[in-house]
Amino acid sequence: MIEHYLSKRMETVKKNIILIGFMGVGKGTTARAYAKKYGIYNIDTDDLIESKENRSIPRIFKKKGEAYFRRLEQETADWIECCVDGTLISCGGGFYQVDNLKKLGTVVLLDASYDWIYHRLSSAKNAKKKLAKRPLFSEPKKAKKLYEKREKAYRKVADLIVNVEGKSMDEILTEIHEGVEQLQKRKGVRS
Ligand SMILES: Nc1ncnc2c1ncn2[C@@H]1O[C@H](COP(=O)(O)OP(=O)(O)O)[C@@H](O)[C@H]1O
Ligand SMILES: O=C(O)C1=C[C@@H](OP(=O)(O)O)[C@@H](O)[C@H](O)C1
Repeated sequence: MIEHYLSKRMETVKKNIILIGFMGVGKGTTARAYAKKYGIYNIDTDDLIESKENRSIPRIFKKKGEAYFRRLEQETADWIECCVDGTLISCGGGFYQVDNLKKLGTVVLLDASYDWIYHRLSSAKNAKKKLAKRPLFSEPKKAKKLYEKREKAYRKVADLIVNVEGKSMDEILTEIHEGVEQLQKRKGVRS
């Protein structure tokens, strides 16, 4: 009986890595580098939503509103829960609010201060474009408020927290890889 329960439980633990964190902290960039280095597939929840809707994120916000976008995030989470495993998934900054996040895989928070994120984004060569594709970053003061509102919630849902400030991409990737491996062993995820 116990054995049966355990084996059922092990089957439902997913091998996905779910990268969460504030807008611009580097989730997409890190996911692509991780996938290349460790030879796995990666997908991005914003990309999935954009292709399903055949519209960019700013257009979705403008035409349909934020609440509609959040429903699309939940639909995406439901699809991941049903049908995706063994994948690195980078998420939009608000995706952590879906109601089944913890069922999707090991949740890794990329962490950095608001000022550091804002400074990197706004001093990039194509800063205007980078900020324009994030509707909730259009007003830095509001974005900072949003960061402060979410800061604790991100930490609460994370299985692993990786601070990215001042670290090389290689250091970040190693921290994620080693941390996730340890957690997955503990959770009984089969490799
Ligand atoms: N490790 C890194 N080193 C240098 N620049 C980075 C790194 N991670 C992200 N960036 C830069 O920061 C910007 C935002 O990163 P991105 O991956 O799009 O963030 P997110 O997916 O979290 O919104 C990118 O345009 C990229 O140029
Ligand atoms: O934080 C948020 O609520 C959002 C973050 C964005 O993704 P990135 O974190 O990739 O910028 C995107 O999903 C949308 O603009 C909303």
